[in-house]
Amino acid sequence: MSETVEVDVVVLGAGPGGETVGGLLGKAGVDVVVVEEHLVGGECPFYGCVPSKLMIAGARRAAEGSPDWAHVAQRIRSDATHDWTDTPFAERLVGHGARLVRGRGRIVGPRRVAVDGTTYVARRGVVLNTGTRPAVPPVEGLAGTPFWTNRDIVRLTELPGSIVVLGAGPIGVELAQVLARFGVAVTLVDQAPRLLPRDEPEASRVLAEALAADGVRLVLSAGVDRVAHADGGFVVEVGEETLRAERLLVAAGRTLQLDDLGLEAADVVVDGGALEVDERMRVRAATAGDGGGPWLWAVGDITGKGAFTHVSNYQGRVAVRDLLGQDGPWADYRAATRVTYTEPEIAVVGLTEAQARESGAYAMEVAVGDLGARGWLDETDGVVKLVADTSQGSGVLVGATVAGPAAGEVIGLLATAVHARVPLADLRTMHFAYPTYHRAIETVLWRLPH
Ligand SMILES: Cc1cc2nc3c(=O)[nH]c(=O)nc-3n(C[C@H](O)[C@H](O)[C@H](O)COP(=O)(O)OP(=O)(O)OC[C@H]3O[C@@H](n4cnc5c(N)ncnc54)[C@H](O)[C@@H]3O)c2cc1C
Ligand SMILES: NC(=O)c1ccc[n+]([C@@H]2O[C@H](COP(=O)([O-])OP(=O)(O)OC[C@H]3O[C@@H](n4cnc5c(N)ncnc54)[C@H](O)[C@@H]3O)[C@@H](O)[C@H]2O)c1
Repeated sequence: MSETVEVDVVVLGAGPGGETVGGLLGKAGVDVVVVEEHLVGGECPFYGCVPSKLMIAGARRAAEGSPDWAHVAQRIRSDATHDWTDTPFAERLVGHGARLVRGRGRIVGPRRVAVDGTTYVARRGVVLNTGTRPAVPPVEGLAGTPFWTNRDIVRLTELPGSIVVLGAGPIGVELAQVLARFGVAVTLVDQAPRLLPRDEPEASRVLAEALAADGVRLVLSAGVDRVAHADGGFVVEVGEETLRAERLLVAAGRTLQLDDLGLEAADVVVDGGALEVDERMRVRAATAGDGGGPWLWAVGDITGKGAFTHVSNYQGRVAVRDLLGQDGPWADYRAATRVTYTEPEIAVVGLTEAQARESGAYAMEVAVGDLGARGWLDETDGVVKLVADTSQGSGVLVGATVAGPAAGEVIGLLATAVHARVPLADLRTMHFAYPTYHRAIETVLWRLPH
């Protein structure tokens, strides 16, 4: 017989956002249960950001002539993932006052989550943070082969001689560069005509040159038609070409883990895409019908607002404010940032030129420049691109991209400008130390109409 337990809040999935919600609510004295079926912390610390950035740090040393994959593998296993166990994460969560329930959760009605034989009834509400898993594209032959995803590559103790990387999004480009720098023969394939197709084309060009210099072979504008595995190797057919490699890494996007969650039991209609949420992270499609008000929140990758750890954490804090009855501030993505940690880094805040044009809402101006004196000194190629809305006053930035060394740090200045709507006239009259990378922004600011 199933047991029923009343609590204030149930958090379903403990990725970065779920952990944030559980921890903050626990500290606030709320009776919160966090349900996790695998590892507290989710994809980022165990299979995503942290191991991939450890590989990138190792690849930097490899580029300087001291490749040591064993050291990278050991840091991932011992220091970062504790052999893929989550004790420190779980202890921190419980230390904050949350209750951790291990197992797979399912929604069995509004405010109701079942885990094994127990149904938790959440007086205030349920917060979903179920995240994603690697997508497997519908390519003929692929499903039956022993292809790798990010979840396999982070566990490697020995590298293959050759690999085809399918997908040139952030995962594909970061890992392609890492593997090439450790001496693996890498072919990077994407159906899109350029790397990082969501980002500015100027950034894609700089990155393509850098990857080519690292020895990565690029096969773009080419969907994979067929995959086969025989005699210890992969055969990947891409248009007219037949690629052969020891291994295949699939980095072709993510599948949202909204299937088999029981949302239909609570009349929440999901159309295969992300869960639509309002600025308080309430799921728009969820109506309890019991007069008890909103009952379902969602944070993280499943909301489609940017599949990044910092977005998931940010949304977690927003949802907590709403659950605690506070009056905001609510979610605002105008100045959301993202960084792809290749060398050069590709950093973006706000809108790209294409997104600003699509929105049609701006008197838009765009300016582009290189890395200026510092780029010349370091013999480094790169780009700064600014997207401005000039409909009022001297105008404000609504987006920017920086490709170059430390671009992830340089973008901080531009993120402040977008976030705080700093007038272009004020930005132009700042001091920019010579010869820094961020000084390149000054030249591009003067290229905007003034
Ligand atoms: C290789 C790689 C590199 C990345 N690098 C970066 C980076 O540098 N910077 C960055 O910001 N982002 C990066 N990301 C993205 C980042 O990992 C995610 O955006 C981040 O983990 C946030 O995800 P989330 O909060 O939606 O949940 P996730 O991290 O996906 O976690 C969801 C959790 O829910 C659990 N769960 C799911 N369903 C159930 C259920 N029914 N019952 C119980 N538990 C359930 C899962 O077990 C999991 O632990 C990277 C991702 C990958 C794959
Ligand atoms: N540094 C970071 O912050 C970082 C790093 C890695 C991942 N992430 C997050 O994880 C998300 C997922 O990353 P991703 O790189 O897997 O996904 P993605 O969706 O960004 O890129 C997938 C790529 O695969 C290509 N593709 C898909 N099917 C294909 C096919 N059949 N043939 C050829 N190409 C195909 C697509 O054109 C696309 O360019 C990212 O969008 C990002 O939000 C962030």
